[in-house]
Amino acid sequence: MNIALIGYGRMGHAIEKIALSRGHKIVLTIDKGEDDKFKSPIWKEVDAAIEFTGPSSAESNCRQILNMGIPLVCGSTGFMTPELMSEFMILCKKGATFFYATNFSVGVNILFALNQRLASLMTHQDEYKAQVEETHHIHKLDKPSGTAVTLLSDLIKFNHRYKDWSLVDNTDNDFNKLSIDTIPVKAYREGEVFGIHQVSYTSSVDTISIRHEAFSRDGFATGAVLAAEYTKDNNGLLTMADLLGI
Ligand SMILES: NC(=O)C1=CN([C@@H]2O[C@H](COP(=O)(O)OP(=O)(O)OC[C@H]3O[C@@H](n4cnc5c(N)ncnc54)[C@H](OP(=O)(O)O)[C@@H]3O)[C@@H](O)[C@H]2O)C=CC1
Ligand SMILES: O=C(O)C1=N[C@H](C(=O)O)C[C@H](O)C1
Repeated sequence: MNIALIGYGRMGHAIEKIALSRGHKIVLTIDKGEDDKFKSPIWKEVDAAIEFTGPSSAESNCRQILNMGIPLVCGSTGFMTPELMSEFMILCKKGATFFYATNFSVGVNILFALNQRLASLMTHQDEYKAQVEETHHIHKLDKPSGTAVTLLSDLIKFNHRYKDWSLVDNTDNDFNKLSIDTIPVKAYREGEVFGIHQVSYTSSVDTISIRHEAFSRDGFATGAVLAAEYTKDNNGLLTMADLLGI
């Protein structure tokens, strides 16, 4: 496939490495300040665009690419809202292809499935209090991570005791000031950590946790390239659950 990379930072470079190793061509890269490249004639040859820029640039990049009719894989976090997703869904109903995931790694998508099941099992176990924690590198702009937001949203969807979440101080362990229906979430920023996510339920007698730790960016990058390949035969609004069949 001929792939355009929007955002040529840590993830852009990791995706380039995996895409080349799978026989694809990177025919265009657009980084900050290179908006003129959106007018390049090379777009006629692009099979899919992969967008990993960040919270302040993703919305306009996505809108621009979707309106160009190019299948789009987007992994940027910290910008998606229900209203924007509805807008992109309408574009998809008119023929656009938008593959979005807050985390493209297979492991985290298995964690998402486990989180949904655990949340549902915990609905009637009032003695267990939920907590979400994530750790990332110090360069990360959004807090909590997109993956943590997905874990929290799913937890609220599948566990009827919770209605909201709140970012708390990392040193704070007294959650009594939070409303009983609010999940505390802690976001740690340390060194060059690729990404650790944990959901825990704690009672006075024990703790149950599910946890994922990325050892590199290769898992995210491989998932993004698999997603681009998936857009060859699949259209509309797509997710990793579609690709993995889970
Ligand atoms: N869904 C997933 O699986 C994953 C998602 N992510 C998300 O991907 C995003 C990028 O992460 P990461 O690669 O680490 O970040 P980086 O900062 O390393 O890379 C982002 C790149 O995009 C560039 N950029 C900024 N604004 C624009 C713009 N308007 N148009 C084009 N390029 C632009 C940046 O340039 P400059 O540096 O000059 O600002 C930088 O080169 C984040 O939102 C992150 O949370 C990350 C990993 C996995
Ligand atoms: O910024 C990152 O690095 C990551 N961002 C994503 C997120 O916000 O969840 C995915 C992964 O954890 C790495």
